[in-house]
Amino acid sequence: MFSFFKKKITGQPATEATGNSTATPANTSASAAPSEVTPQQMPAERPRASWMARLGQGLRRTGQTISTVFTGTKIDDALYEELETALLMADAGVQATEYLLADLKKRVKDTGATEPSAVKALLAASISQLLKPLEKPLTIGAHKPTIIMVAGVNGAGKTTSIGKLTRHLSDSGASVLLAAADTFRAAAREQLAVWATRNTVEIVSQEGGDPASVSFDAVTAGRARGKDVVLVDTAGRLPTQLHLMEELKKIKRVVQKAEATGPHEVLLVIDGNTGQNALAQVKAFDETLGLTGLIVTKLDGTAKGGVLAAIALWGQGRVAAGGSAVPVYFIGVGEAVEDLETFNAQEFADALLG
Ligand SMILES: Nc1nc2c(ncn2[C@@H]2O[C@H](COP(=O)(O)OP(=O)(O)OP(=O)(O)O)[C@@H](O)[C@H]2O)c(=O)[nH]1
Repeated sequence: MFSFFKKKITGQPATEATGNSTATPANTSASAAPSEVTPQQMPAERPRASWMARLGQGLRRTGQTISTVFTGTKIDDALYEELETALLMADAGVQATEYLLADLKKRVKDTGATEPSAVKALLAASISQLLKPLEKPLTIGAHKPTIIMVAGVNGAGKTTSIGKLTRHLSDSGASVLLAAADTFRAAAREQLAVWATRNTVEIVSQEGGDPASVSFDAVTAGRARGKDVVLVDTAGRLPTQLHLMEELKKIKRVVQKAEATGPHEVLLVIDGNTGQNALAQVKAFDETLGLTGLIVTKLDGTAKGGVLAAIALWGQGRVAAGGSAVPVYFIGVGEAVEDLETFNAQEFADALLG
């Protein structure tokens, strides 16, 4: 069993191969990839500092308004009011904003801080602690294949994230099979096929068929071919499109028919730019599918990074109700294949506050 935490994508181009339709092997080297990963097999890591810079740059728009709150000389009501406004503007939402303010005031009292700059550091600690439960590695290997179903609204970055994740997994020595369960949009299938070609992995794809049956075929093929991971890309949909949400449930049910223990991960891809709307998506998709993890994309250049605080607080409620936390397995910080990073609460909090 191995997990994908603090392991990077190299961004090196893979050998070109053809992404075929209907489960034709695109490349045998992918099938021959080892199922266990040793440290020696890990790709050379891009320095984490460069990721941090990227994330910091991206979140600067969120952080600017928060950071200016601490440029004064006094810790007073005005400071807390400004901070409240800044957190709301960053789309932390009312509840998470209230939670953070109360926690911060307690920290200020406990530490006896007297300088606004010290309050900023305490806020970073508070945000980091709130976000900590979102930090968890994506682990594969307990099941072969590990079946990962990926959902989200249109344009959230599902296919791109699957492409990046495929590279991430392949570079770590795992063999991957892609399932193009968006059978309606030719462009979506083509886009996934391009990622399959780039990453030299096999793809199961079918024009105009039933998304659930494509998923079934992919899981069956993945097992027959001894793949480590089957990644199922589903079509984008809004939570209000109830028939399409039902279709997602059907895909999940049919995957379970093909493999009783699956899907092992149900991931939601959310666009970090959509702020509070992303939280609404998390709730709706969780209700429909039972999410096991999130990928938050487009954190390069968003003013709404605060939504992660809202998601973390929602997760606290889920745990309190007897469920498990829904971690952020990865964050997207750009369009390129290497722009996928594991989530780290402390780094995120630091980047957020600049
Ligand atoms: N800046 C930035 N762009 C991203 C990121 N992730 C995805 N994108 C871009 O977002 C756009 C939509 O990405 P897709 O992967 O096609 O989204 P999708 O969810 O598969 O879309 P549908 O198939 O329409 O549902 C593309 O232009 C991507 O390049 C990211 O982390 N940062």
